[in-house]
Amino acid sequence: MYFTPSAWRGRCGKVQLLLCSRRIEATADLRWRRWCCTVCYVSRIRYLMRLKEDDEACRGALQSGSVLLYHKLAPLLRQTERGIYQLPLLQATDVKGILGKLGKDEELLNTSVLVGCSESEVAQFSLDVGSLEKAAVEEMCGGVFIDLRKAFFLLKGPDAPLVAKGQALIRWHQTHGYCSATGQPTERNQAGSQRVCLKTGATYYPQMAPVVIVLVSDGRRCLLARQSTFPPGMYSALAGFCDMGETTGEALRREVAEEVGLEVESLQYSGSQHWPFPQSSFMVACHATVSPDNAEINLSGAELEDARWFTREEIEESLKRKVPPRNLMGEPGEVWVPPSSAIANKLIREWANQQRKS
Ligand SMILES: NC(=O)c1ccc[n+]([C@@H]2O[C@H](COP(=O)([O-])OP(=O)(O)OC[C@H]3O[C@@H](n4cnc5c(N)ncnc54)[C@H](O)[C@@H]3O)[C@@H](O)[C@H]2O)c1
Ligand SMILES: [Mg+2]
Repeated sequence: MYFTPSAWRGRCGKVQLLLCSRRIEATADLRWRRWCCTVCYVSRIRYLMRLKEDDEACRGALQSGSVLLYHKLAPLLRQTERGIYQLPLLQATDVKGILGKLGKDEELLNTSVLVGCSESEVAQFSLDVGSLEKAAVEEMCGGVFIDLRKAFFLLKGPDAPLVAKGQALIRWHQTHGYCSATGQPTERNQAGSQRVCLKTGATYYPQMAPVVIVLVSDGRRCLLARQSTFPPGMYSALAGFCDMGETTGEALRREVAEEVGLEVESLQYSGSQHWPFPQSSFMVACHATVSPDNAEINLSGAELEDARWFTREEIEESLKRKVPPRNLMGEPGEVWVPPSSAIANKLIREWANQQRKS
């Protein structure tokens, strides 16, 4: 969307005034609209950059910003009358009110971390209120704190990555209070985008582990596998953590060889995703092909419980199954694949679409 009312209340100053005056006549002009969108995007990014660099500006932004709440890393969700889960963005003043009512110091608000900003450049923060009584906060906010493993899949659209990012940043701060070289305390900046060792000045940044995820095809079928820890019946694309010094292609070739004993011939990049489980990973997703003449699966034994080739028809059936199916005895039922918020789902859909076309 290019011209939401909120976008015109932003901080683009003169540029936005100019855009505003030409808004109506420009609506038919796609190139103009694209340009406007780019200007607003750049303005938002520059604003966020400033908040990361300038503690004073960030503290100011927090006072008029919106806040996502977590309780011991579980995000607060609210359910609409139609049963849809949403992420309530509270105003900083609301959070201060809650802290006041529960007899807590407003200073807790300053432990929020910056996670983004709205189209109208209202800064968005995440705050863990794990020191407050959970039920009391839930009642005051009209929501429920739900474990991220569940919440992530209940949320739709940009809410899911936003809630994952907020949790990942909070978790990183909770576990990086000390310098790993000196053992001395580290101090965060106001945005929460870095921590500095108080003894040496060494700077630490939030970390993610790079992971490759790959959908292997032999041209006619695709390969899905499952670990014993997956829910019954769920199969996914092969995935693995990158080793130090590896390229994406090298990591992907190694993982496929390690896990199913196949040699990848070609690969194609598909997309990427931040994945919060079990901790922050940066997933790089690719399609890969193996020769149909060398497609015999040889499991390494340690990690995977099963790996199988699936036809397009089987994949399309599995994509239709929304809920993990079980038979009457409660045993694992038919095969199903990860939901749309997982990049594995995108890979599988892309493959099925490609097969349908060819
Ligand atoms: N988003 C998706 O669609 C999707 C789908 C499948 C898997 N995943 C994620 O991919 C990740 C990697 O998959 P995997 O478990 O098959 O990896 P893997 O095949 O590399 O095996 C995991 C093992 O790798 C080792 N390891 C090496 N570096 C590690 C690190 N930085 N953190 C943790 N363990 C490390 C550990 O011994 C661990 O037991 C998992 O976190 C999983 O949640 C995401
Ligand atoms: Mg693996």
